[in-house]
Amino acid sequence: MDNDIDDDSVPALVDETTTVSIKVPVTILTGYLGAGKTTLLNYILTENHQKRIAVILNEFAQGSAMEHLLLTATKDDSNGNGREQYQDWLELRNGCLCCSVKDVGVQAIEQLLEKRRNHFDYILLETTGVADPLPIVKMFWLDEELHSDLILDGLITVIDAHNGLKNYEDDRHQAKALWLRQAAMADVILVNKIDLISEEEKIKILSIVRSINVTAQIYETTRARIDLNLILDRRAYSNNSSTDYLLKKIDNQSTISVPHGYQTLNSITIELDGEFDFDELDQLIIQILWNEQNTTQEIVRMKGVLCLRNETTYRILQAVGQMYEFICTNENHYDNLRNCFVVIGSNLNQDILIEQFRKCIK
Ligand SMILES: Nc1nc2c(ncn2[C@@H]2O[C@H](COP(=O)(O)OP(=O)(O)OP(=O)(O)O)[C@@H](O)[C@H]2O)c(=O)[nH]1
Ligand SMILES: [Zn+2]
Repeated sequence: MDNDIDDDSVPALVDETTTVSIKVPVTILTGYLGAGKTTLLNYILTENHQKRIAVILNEFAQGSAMEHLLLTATKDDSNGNGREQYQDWLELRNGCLCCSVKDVGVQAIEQLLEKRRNHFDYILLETTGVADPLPIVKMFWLDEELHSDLILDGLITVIDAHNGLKNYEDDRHQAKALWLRQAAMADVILVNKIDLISEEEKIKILSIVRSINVTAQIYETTRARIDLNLILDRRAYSNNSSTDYLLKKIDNQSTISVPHGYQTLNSITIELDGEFDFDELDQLIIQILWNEQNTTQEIVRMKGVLCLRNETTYRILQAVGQMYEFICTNENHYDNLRNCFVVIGSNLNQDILIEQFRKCIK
């Protein structure tokens, strides 16, 4: 449904001058109970797509308090035909991935990478249906300095169009708040099970999803069948995400009116001309992400393309929860000093945010 983003070729992660440190992109897969995550994973593990993908399931082992990360990866056997699956258990101390000790999931996967070096090119990590994606995204959105072999590539959310619409009307339902949050954080959204809904319901669920997340790519699916090139290699959190992709996405999304009856979680777009003073903007970002003024506003995701005083190239702002970074790009703005931000969260006050950003423009 959504216009494909003609991603210009994203620069290779490693060019010939740097030492070999090919990072393995990690794609996090989330979605409420029954949305179709496992269906997608089975499709990935059976479809002959020539990609070597390690699928990691956040499964509770039978009966034991321990939660394991089950690695099921497909690899071609020695003579390259057929597909053999192997499973590898990763011991995780008790507690589920999103609630466990900070970044133990990352270390566990890095150890696995060591053992299984060069067996796969992608890692797909499925979260449980009741996981809040925020802590997991933060865990994998590692600072470059950590020299991790992993790089967070994107968050894919599967939505059950049939049940999602049903529980959307039911404010008491815990599912609603969760699937909306999982949608708000997503870089790609699969609106799945469209075979179970009418044309009218499809239009409704798509507008709800678009109102919550103005930049995600949205695809309608049945049985979660999707061209894997649309969910892998998103580079949604790195400085390779091209600014014009963000500008284009932000540009063609007027500020979406929040659907009636759901006044909290939504996304707004802020466009301002001028150049920011870096220190003042940095202070403001901390202030609003950490909610230092104790408003009811909660920001879960922010992306931006901005111009800084004394710089000729765009900066990208990426924020997830309270973590953020300003990423340099090599894209010259040629004095077209247009800044665009997309802010996703609950109880957002667009006028106040615009005012606060405007004060940092010099
Ligand atoms: N009609 C229809 N059924 C679907 C579709 N996608 C998945 N299902 C069914 O929905 C049920 C749940 O799908 P799963 O893939 O197990 O969902 P899940 O997100 O992994 O669920 P949890 O493991 O509980 O989080 C299964 O019976 C699937 O066969 C679809 O597009 N259309
Ligand atoms: Zn958890």
